[in-house]
Amino acid sequence: MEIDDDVVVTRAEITDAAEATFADSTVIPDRYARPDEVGDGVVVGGDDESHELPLVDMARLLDSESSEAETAKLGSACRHWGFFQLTNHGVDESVVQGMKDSAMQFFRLPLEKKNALAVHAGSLGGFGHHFTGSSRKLDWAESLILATQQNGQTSMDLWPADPPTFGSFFHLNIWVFFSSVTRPLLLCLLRLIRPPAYNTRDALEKYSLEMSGLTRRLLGFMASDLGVEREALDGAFRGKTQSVAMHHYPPCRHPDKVIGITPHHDGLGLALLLHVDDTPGLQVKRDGRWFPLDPLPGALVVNVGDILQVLTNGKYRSAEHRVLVDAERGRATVVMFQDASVAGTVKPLPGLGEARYREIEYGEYVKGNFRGLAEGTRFVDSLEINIA
Ligand SMILES: O=C(O)CCC(=O)C(=O)O
Ligand SMILES: [Fe+2]
Repeated sequence: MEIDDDVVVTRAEITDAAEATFADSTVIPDRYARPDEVGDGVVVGGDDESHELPLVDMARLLDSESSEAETAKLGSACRHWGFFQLTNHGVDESVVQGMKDSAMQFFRLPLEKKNALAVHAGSLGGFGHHFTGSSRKLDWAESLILATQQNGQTSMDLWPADPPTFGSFFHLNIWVFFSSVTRPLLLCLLRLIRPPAYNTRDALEKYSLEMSGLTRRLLGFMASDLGVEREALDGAFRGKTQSVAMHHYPPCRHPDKVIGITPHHDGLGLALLLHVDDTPGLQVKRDGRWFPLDPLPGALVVNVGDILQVLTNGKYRSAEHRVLVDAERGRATVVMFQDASVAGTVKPLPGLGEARYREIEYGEYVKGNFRGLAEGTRFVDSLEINIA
């Protein structure tokens, strides 16, 4: 994911000092301290059920009896929230588990191993953390961002292929004490106690393909809701880049002073988020207030990105969101971003009324979007056409 030199990418390498700060959070260094930002805006909560983010059930979307009603629910979630939790998504359970295991295994690696994939200047991809443009405050998180599909092909070359669960046994060289007969028996026993580790590259490849399939199914129902040609919406996403962001938010003794991820809008088409554990932290902004998302076991979180907002001529909204951290529990997530464009441009699809966004060449959109993120502005707003 290399980008042009004139684009400001606000990601930094995770240093030994950063790791020590995450490990002992009694004192929060200045670079992470942003209590005013944490306290900025009302957080909705309590027993009022109306604060809960919408749920959409894929099984009901697929069932001809309930499909129409559920498609309307999906449409309403995308129009009013830009976020929903997707239940009964149908993604193979073992593939989801493999992805979760791989993410955890990656974050447990020693820093020097993770830093073999460290971000470097001018690149968005790699292992590191974000900092905000003007204040240069760092997020309380470590993240690995890499492309998983490019030009319609999976693109896993950069991924670690071998985090072996049994590595420690081999390193201890205890195997020499067992004969060639007892060795396989012992291995079988170990596998019963602890199943074999997933090969990260393999797990991610399977997960990436499942997410592409799920995106296509969701787009079909979105097209019905919008009343646009299925092929037009699908074609905007087909064969485009898919990238993954794996995030780990360490616990912090002062959760009111640090931010896991700065408030932002996702710049791409669609994002599908998997909670690796059940720690909450994600908050979505609606009507000026923050709504905490309560992760539903087994569900995926889906959100509309800025490009989908433009494609739908503003009918679907891309919502601002942020992550706050927990005092006791760490949190990990895996987010798949699906990119989209129409013949090398970003513009509204036909059939959705008078265009409310001006058309822009895709490369220019990407640059503008990064500039906006670095400056704390929203690039997509600058594309809006004022309709009298
Ligand atoms: O980890 C999360 O809950 C949110 C991550 C996110 O917003 C992003 O990667 O853009
Ligand atoms: Fe995001």
